[in-house]
Amino acid sequence: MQSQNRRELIEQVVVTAEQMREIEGRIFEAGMPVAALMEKVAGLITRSIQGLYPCAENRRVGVLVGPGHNGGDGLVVARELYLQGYEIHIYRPLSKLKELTDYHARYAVSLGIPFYDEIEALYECDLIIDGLFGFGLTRSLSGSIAEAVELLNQWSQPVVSIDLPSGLHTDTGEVLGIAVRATRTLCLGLWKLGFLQDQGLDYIGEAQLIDFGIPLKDIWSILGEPPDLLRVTETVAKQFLPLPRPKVTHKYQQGHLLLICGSKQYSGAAILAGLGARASGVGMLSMAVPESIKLLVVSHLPEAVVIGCPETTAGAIDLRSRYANGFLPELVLEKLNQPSGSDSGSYHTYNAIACGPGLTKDAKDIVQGVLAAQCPIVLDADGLNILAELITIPTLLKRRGQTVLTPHVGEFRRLFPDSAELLPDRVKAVQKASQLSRSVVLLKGARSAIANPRGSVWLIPESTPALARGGSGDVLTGLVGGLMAQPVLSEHPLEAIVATAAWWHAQAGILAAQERSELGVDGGTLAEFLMVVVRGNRE
Ligand SMILES: NC(=O)C1=CN([C@@H]2O[C@H](COP(=O)(O)OP(=O)(O)OC[C@H]3O[C@@H](n4cnc5c(N)ncnc54)[C@H](O)[C@@H]3O)[C@@H](O)[C@H]2O)[C@@H](O)CC1
Ligand SMILES: [K+]
Repeated sequence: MQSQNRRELIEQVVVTAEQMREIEGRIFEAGMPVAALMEKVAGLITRSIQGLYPCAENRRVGVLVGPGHNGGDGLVVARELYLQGYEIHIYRPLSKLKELTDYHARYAVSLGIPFYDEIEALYECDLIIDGLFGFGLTRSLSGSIAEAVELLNQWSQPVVSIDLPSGLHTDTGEVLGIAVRATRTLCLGLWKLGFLQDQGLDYIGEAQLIDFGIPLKDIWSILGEPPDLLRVTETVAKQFLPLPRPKVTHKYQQGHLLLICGSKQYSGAAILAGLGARASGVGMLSMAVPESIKLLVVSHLPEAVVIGCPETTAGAIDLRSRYANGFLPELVLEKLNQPSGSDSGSYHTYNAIACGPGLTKDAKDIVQGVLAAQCPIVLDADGLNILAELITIPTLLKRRGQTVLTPHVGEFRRLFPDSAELLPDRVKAVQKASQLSRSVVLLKGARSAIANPRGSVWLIPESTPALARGGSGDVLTGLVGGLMAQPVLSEHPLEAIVATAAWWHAQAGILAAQERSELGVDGGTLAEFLMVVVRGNRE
């Protein structure tokens, strides 16, 4: 961690409101005057706003001022913009202000800046700055303030929120009654957890961190080192990409993944999972699919060893048939029960198994076989649905190998009905599920969260709605499995590998959407863009 520069480190930190208050408390206790810090922070906000919204095109600016220090920030920004030539109008719904905020209000009045009790007075403004509430919001917006925010949300000018959109819960991103729908939010000092929760995203708009120089020692003393929450930036993810390869190596040293997937009904899922695994660079890919789709899969993935399995009449992998007894266990399951790495570098063992995409719920026996394996496994899609039927937690507690689950929220509810009660706080929910099941759980969403059983959560800060599409998850399963199988990564914690796959997948989606629009990111395209991300990241 120490070798990284400050900006990189700061971008990885995530805090709750309580932690932010404690960090702030240390700074003030050490002697930093509150007013000086507010002046410094608001100066940075002002500069950022001037760059984004120059006076020539945005002369008239409305500032919403609340009673606390978020309002104080708003007033300092208002004063500075006024002195730079902007025309300022202030909406101040509450007259009782914190002391420092009150000083700034009085000075603004003395400059001749107009104050209003009604937000309608700001209707003609070219830009609105929201300094109503920050991380001090403790209860829902109500009464005339809620009405004002409702009106504001119908207007069309850009809105910049200071620290958080007013009305959003700092930790969960929940809308407390109503919240300002910001075009852009300037998050102050450290990323608040609410920025990494799905439910607040529509209100945050474009998010930017304003680093105002919180000393690292104050951060680590409150959060611990390493902290429980980690924002997965490019710098973090790049540490775990299996690049560069050693000059002398052979395919089994680059890992052997067994991917169990597909059915006659969902043959495409098998292909997409295979393409995700291919992109991971795994040395050997074996795929177990129903016999009837074997040739189709081979035609898309000629490098894979494709094992055609006996199947039900509906075309799901079936280990109960007479044909299966001699054939499949020998080819597939026998290898599963050897400890991973027991015969390192040989073709006898799989380093990891990925299981689930397109299986249908009929493929119960093979999922049970996978659960009995000793090597690390990742379960997705029907693998998860079958696991839920087997009763998730007791089933997983019996496992000897490491387990990764990659549910979306619907699958999560089926797998972990108790933890799901914590939703929509996705971070708390995934933390609990991981601890109870002693598995790494990747809860997919607009901001995917990856938890390990010790309580750490890795958060993917950027993604794209282009990935909300059938097939993206299959690509991710293959990618996760392909990375897990690579021995070079085995010294890293499993959650780091899973988070790297999730980051890589999201970045590929972002790049693909930039090039092809949000409508153009089908699973095959996504798999191709995985390579573009890595190519871009090579030194
Ligand atoms: N943490 C830091 O280091 C810094 C924080 N600063 C600013 O300070 C803010 C936090 O300031 P505060 O702790 O004063 O909190 P806020 O300004 O977020 O608001 C708290 C005030 O609002 C009232 N309040 C809470 N919920 C309400 C509701 N629903 N309806 C009406 N009133 C309500 C509270 O009674 C309190 O007076 C940050 O968001 C940031 O903008 C910056 O000034 C400087 C640096
Ligand atoms: K705000």
